[in-house]
Amino acid sequence: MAETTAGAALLRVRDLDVTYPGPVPAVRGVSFDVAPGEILGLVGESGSGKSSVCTALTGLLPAGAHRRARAIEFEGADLAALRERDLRRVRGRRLAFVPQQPMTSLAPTTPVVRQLRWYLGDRLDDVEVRETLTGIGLGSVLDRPRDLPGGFSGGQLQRVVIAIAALAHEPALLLADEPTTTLDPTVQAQVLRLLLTLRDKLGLALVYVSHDLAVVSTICDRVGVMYGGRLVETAPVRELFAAPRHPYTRALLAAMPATTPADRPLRAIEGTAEGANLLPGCPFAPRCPQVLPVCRERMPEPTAHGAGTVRCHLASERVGA
Ligand SMILES: Nc1ncnc2c1ncn2[C@@H]1O[C@H](COP(=O)(O)OP(=O)(O)OP(=O)(O)O)[C@@H](O)[C@H]1O
Repeated sequence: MAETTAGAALLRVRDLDVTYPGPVPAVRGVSFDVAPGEILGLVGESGSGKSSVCTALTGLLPAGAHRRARAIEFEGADLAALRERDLRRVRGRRLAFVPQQPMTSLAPTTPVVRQLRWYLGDRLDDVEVRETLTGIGLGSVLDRPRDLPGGFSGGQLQRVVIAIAALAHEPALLLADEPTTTLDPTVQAQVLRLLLTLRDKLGLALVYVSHDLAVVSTICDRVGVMYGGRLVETAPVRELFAAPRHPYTRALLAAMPATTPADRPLRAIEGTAEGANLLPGCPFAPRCPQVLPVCRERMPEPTAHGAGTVRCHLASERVGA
């Protein structure tokens, strides 16, 4: 069913499941597309499965975890059957990954400039490194040739890690897992600007994982909303904000400060997502204000709405009516 973008997809994921040891599935039946140059935001509360989708696509799942999918097509090749090791080989080149914590991907006792040259040196000479980094607002890092990672701020390091991921090879897709979570809003804005610059200059596509709808609204073309391991809605960003279809998306938007008038208190979503991943029906059913008996029994198939899709029995009923 159509979790699709217009035109040929760069990445096409169908029915992705991820499990860790234990009875609770982390990701269930997730399908989506990413078009070349598109920025897809993946949002949802903590534990909804966003990071697991990324790690499953990059071959970075921990030992004991399993990925299964009907298809994971990337640039026309099916990665679904690849072993983790082979998936990691693809990741290094055409599919880049930026983790949440920048410090973990830089060697702490080697100057940042030397690490930049080491990663970028295969493709760019010194003049090109300076030109390229200056072009994306990072030229000043090169003026501190002896400084170790500990001498830079979290925001600077995060931008260095993003630059390495985007420039060391020639990725067509960058997966960024909450790259701004630990940063204050001003620095967060610099990182977001860098991602947009890279998209515009290199034509990169981006999967941007966040629990923050406000951030997603500023940079993404399309948004996928996850709850309880399921992708419950996808839509172009404007459509999602103007006419959210899934009751969980509506609750998420209602809880967002920017959409709540100053004189009205924020509406928290009642209940918790505890146990949602094990439910046979819609994972949001226990918290949904519009729940129907069928919602507790089976997960609806995706239904097309405008340029998006929603997995909600209410939406299926409206379409069927
Ligand atoms: N290494 C792991 N071992 C066991 N379970 C895990 C592991 N990583 C994630 N999980 C479980 O998988 C589910 C999905 O977690 P995941 O981190 O993918 O969600 P998320 O939406 O990215 O959350 P967050 O925003 O907190 O990063 C959760 O129930 C989580 O506890």
